Amino acid sequence: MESPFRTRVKICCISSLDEARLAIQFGADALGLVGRMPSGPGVVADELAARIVQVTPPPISTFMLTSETILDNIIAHQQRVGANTIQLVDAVPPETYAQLHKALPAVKVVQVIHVIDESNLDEALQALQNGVDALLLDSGNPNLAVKELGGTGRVHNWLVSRQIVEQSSVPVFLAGGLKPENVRKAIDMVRPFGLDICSGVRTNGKLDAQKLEAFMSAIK
Ligand SMILES: O=C(O)c1ccccc1NCC(=O)[C@H](O)[C@H](O)COP(=O)(O)O
Repeated sequence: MESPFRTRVKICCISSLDEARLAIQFGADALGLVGRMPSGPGVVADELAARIVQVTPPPISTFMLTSETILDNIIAHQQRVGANTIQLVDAVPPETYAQLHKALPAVKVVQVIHVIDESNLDEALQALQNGVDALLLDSGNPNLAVKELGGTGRVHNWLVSRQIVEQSSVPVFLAGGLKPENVRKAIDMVRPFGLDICSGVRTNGKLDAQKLEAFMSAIK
């Protein structure tokens, strides 16, 4: 049976004011702004990210993606950009979520779990216990010499993601290789609260209105 609930959409790798406007026009619930990363195509300078945050109207959320893992550096990054949500793309010490909530009470914290195998279920449950506000399941590989922390265009094992969704007490976003052609199947298999997409709605690195429309239509 069709679900009566709307799946939320975060359009990631926003790299200009025009891309932000386009994503919002097509119904994005959230925009993703990628900070400095060890690898990946979607990085935007902090100054431009801050400008995009300033012009983003309510109720659209702004996610600042950070590869920082040290508390003071994460806070400094948030203060440069001003986003209302911090997306941690790498593993952080367990006490970090509580420390961030104390320092930045109005800011939500999302932990990315790079789904490689079933051990990631424990990692997700640990983040829940430590007080994270939401999870985002992606397809990077933080174990490589040059870490891959997102924007891979690859899908991962959705059966593991489904288990994480079933056991999570907070909203879970699904990311990694989503596109108009596979997103319906992803929703049916994983049943996430939200979706996150970067490369699947782009052509030659630019946000593509036709692909955005096809993606949004596929999830209705
Ligand atoms: O896009 C990047 O360069 C990037 C690098 C490191 C971490 C995150 C990055 N992108 C942001 C995202 O969270 C993507 O939306 C997510 O990884 C899904 O990407 P894709 O598989 O291309 O849809």
